[in-house]
Amino acid sequence: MGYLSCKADSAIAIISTTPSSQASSSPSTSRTKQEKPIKIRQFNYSDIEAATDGFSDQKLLGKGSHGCVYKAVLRGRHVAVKKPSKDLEIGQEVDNEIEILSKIHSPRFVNLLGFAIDTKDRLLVVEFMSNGTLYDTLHSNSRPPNWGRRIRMALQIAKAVDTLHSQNPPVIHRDIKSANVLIDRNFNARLGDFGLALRCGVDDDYRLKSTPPAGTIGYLDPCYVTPDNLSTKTDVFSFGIFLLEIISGRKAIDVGHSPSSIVDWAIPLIKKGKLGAIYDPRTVPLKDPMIRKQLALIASKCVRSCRERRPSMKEVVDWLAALSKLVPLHSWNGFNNPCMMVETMGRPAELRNNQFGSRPQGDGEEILEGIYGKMGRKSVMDTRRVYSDLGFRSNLMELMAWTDAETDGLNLV
Ligand SMILES: Nc1ncnc2c1ncn2[C@@H]1O[C@H](COP(=O)(O)OP(=O)(O)OP(=O)(O)O)[C@@H](O)[C@H]1O
Repeated sequence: MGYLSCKADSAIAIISTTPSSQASSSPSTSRTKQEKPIKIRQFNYSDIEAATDGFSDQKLLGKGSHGCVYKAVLRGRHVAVKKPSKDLEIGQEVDNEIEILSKIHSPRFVNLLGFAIDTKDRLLVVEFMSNGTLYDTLHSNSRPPNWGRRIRMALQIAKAVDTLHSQNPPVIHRDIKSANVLIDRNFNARLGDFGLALRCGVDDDYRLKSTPPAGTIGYLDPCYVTPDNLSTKTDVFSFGIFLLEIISGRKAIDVGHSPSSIVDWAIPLIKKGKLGAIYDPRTVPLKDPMIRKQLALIASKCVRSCRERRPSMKEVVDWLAALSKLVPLHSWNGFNNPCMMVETMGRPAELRNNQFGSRPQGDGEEILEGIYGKMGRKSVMDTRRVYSDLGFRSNLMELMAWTDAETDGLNLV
């Protein structure tokens, strides 16, 4: 079928449900003993069309900048179907997601189950996550998760990112954010949306060198300004923003607050020792002040302006694992979670057609104005991807310059 390139060393098994596709696409015979084959199924496009009632609004789970996501049942299994918009760049993201996820599988990812193609469209079939995104859970839920749950979710995503970074060569996700963290039926956080992910560390990799910086405003590492600035520490920065979001319940960029950037707001407070001010007031405070401090410190270290001094994701995993042992999990304290979906239904109406807009147009200056609300926009900027050259870098560098000095003197116990 010529859609997935299967290298001899990969362990992919493509199972076809269409008579036309060939079982010969499977290189599973060449896999080594340790590798488990990843079964990627090629679905019949018309079967998916039927299972989504012709991509009807009733089956719509949500919209992102890349297209729409629908709920379906395929072969008795609940799945999410990603239907990208017809845009060349988006089409490349879909191919990329297939390429990355057909080689790595993890219980910490929203895994790829299969795909479908017809003459004009291609669809991705991924695992269905019945409890929505962490973004919705944190920002649209009157009963957000307790501290035990939050730390565990942060740890699960840290492990997911570490799994990517531990590949050979490492994979960099480039779009870590709460909107790309989905919550499964057991309330485990899973990392999704690998459309921007890139393999790095291959010296002669033309693709890596020619791919412009991309990510989401508010989470984007200000050091990442040219293709060769990409490193695993780019993800560490975004993870730090994500952790501040989990701690505070505040959005990465929120033009309704001043300062609107979570880094600009939280780090000076951490610096002054005003930790109580950054913790989400909707949740009963963490009892142990040492744990409060450690958690804030991990986030601060991740967003250091000097990327060499940011921790590795492995270190972050170790620190969060130690903290999570000290904070009891209890049960989810948000059983009326509006993000929870009934298996047979789409998303609650108020969460459909939500805040996710299209990519911002314009140069870095315009985008920067958007970030700081100078244009008076009230739209949520933090979930939008940016592909432009990153003209706002220097401002962010200034904002964060002091973080290095501040976190140098602080040590995790
Ligand atoms: N596997 C899934 N299971 C259940 N719901 C999902 C799944 N994937 C996505 N969704 C829902 O669809 C919405 C849109 O997802 P999508 O990945 O297209 O965009 P996004 O990541 O939120 O934004 P962007 O594309 O701008 O990064 C999500 O907010 C989520 O509510």
